[in-house]
Order: sequence, then C-alpha cells, then structure tokens
Amino acid sequence: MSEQLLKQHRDAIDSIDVQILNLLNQRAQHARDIGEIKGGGIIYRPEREAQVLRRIKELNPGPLAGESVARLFREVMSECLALEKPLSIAYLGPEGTFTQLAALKHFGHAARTVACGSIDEAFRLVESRTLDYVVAPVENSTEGAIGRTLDLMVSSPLKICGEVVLRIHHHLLRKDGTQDGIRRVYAHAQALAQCHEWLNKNLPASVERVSVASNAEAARLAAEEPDCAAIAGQAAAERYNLLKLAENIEDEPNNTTRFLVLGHQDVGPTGQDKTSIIVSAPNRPGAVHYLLEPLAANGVSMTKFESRPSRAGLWDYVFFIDMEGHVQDANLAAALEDLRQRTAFVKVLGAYPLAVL
Ligand SMILES: O=C(O)C(=O)C[C@]1(C(=O)O)C=C[C@@H](O)C=C1
Repeated sequence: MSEQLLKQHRDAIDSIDVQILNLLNQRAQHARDIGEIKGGGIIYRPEREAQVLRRIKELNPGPLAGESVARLFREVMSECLALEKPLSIAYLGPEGTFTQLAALKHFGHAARTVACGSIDEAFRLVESRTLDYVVAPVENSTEGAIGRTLDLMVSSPLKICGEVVLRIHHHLLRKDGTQDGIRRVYAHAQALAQCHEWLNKNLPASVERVSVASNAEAARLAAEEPDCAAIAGQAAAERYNLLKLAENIEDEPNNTTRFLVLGHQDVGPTGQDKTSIIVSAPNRPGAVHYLLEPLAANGVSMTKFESRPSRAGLWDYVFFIDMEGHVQDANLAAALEDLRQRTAFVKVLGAYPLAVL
C-alpha cells in the first residue's frame, strides 16, 4: 500500500466533503426560503419530491447506483423539509413495524414517526390534523389486500398522496439463539400466512402459532417470554434485542407490501402517476364489465382491481380500482366522467406519483 497515494485520495475526499457540506447548506437555505414563500401553507410536495428523485436517478453518472443516490437525496430532502416544518407521520405501531420502515423510506429520517394502536387510530389522528400524514399497508404480494385500510378509505376524507413499495423479509427471532423448546410463535396474521410453509417444515406441530396486532408486538412478547419466538423483520429484531434463528423465512421470495400515504392535499401530475378510485356496483351479471368499459374505451390501463363487500347493502360490492395516469389527464378525466353516469358512487381517493425508491 502506498501511503502517499492513500494520503492524496484522503486529501481529495476532505476537500470534496467541504464542498458537499457547503452545497448541502446552500440547498437547505433555498428550502428554508421556499418555506417562507409557502407562508404556513402545505410544505410537503410529493410531486416535486418525486421529480427531484427521478431526475437524480436519470442524471447519475455512477459509480454509485441510481437507487443509492436516490436514497441519499431522499435524506437530504427530508432534512431540508424539516427546516421548513418537521412532519409527523402516523403508523400502526409499536416501533419497529414494517409500516414504520415504509414511512421512513418514503419521508426520510427527519420525519417524526408516531406509533398508533391501530390503523383506525392512525387515520383518526390525521383526519383531526393532530398529525400530518398516515402511512398504511394496502396490499401484500402473497396475501392480498389489507381489508381494514380499504374499508377506512371508503368513508375517510383523507386523500392518497403517495405510495411506498417495500420488500418484506421475515425472520424467526428469539431471546436466546436455539430452536429447541419453543412453545409458541407470535406473529401478525399476515406474517403467519406468509411463512406458513416454512413453519410447517421447520417447527414441530406442537408449537402454537399465535397471531398478534403487529410483528413488532410479536417481537416485544418474545423478548419477555424466553420459551417463545416471534416472526418479525430486522427493525423489530434490533428494537427488541432478539437473535435470528432463521433468516428470510417467507415462502414467497419476492414478498412485497405496498403502502399508501394519506393526507389532506391534492397532488399535481408528474408524468408517472397513478389514480385510485372506489366505485359501487350492484351484484348482478355483467355489472363489472359495464363499469370497466369506460376505462378500455378511453385507453386507461388498470393496475389493480379489488372487490370488498359494501357495508351499506347485503349483496352489494365496492370496487377499488388503480389506474395509470393522473385525474388531470384528459383520457382519465373522460373515463371518470363516463363512469359517473353508470354508477351511483364514484370516489376519487387520490392521484399520486408512482413510488420512486
Ligand atoms: O420545492 C419545494 O417546495 C421545497 O419545499 C423543497 C423540497 C426539497 O428539499 O427539494 C423540500 C420539501 C418538499 O416536499 C419538496 C422539495
């Protein structure tokens, strides 16, 4: 190793760090000035943030990976935004859940994440403007829709202003490092379902599987009960000081959860957007086809279609539809107009940028 060469590179890094530091603070000063122009109005601008992150990925010459530079700029913007006004984000707690991870992935670490006892409570705290935004899981690639989030969106005044996509890895965790003598495994019902095959193969049938409110709650219980284990993610393992008996035990290797970010604002178009709506339909032959005709006729692509029994009538259904594009796009606006002629209930849940990170 050439000491002299090493020193040259380190000197170069020292001088670049000073430049980065100065530029970061210049950037922060602009954000602070923008905050004053906004004058107490809406600070967080999801459309602008998506554009900044996409541009950084496009301009990135390497050798750093596009994802890596986007993550760095995510944190830079998070700190800049916090200078304007720190954001508070409601999520289903306790600390260490995948939803908290999703919130931090989307808003960066300068945001204050607030653990709530239920998804309902998280929605309520944002509806009452006690907190700024809520992050809630909406679908998992293995287990499908998160019914509670969908049901809350039917009547909530909140609007979707973003989405977060998170790869989900589950681990078998315990206070001590052996698989012997486990009496019970705690996990969220979704995690139990996502690791079902693995559990059947690797744990004796006598081990009780107990579903609890969240993965982090499972980890908390396993930390208190030495003869019990938990299925949870890395963050919960760290938070509750548990050891990993087995890693990545999810049955489906591409296990992914999609979360929604909801707040009080409408979000402008970015060119790569999604629009989510709810429509009602009577349970009669051809009803779904009739509802989807306007989308096909106007060239609107559907990315999700999910049905839930309506709370209003015994055999009626509501459909959750995600479409490519923004409500302000001419073809999507025309499709919505047509749809409104065909059914009594159409609710636009929000138009928002596709997840960048
Ligand atoms: O452009 C703005 O409106 C800003 O407030 C600046 C900034 C940024 O740091 O780039 C910060 C927060 C907003 O959510 C979007 C972007």
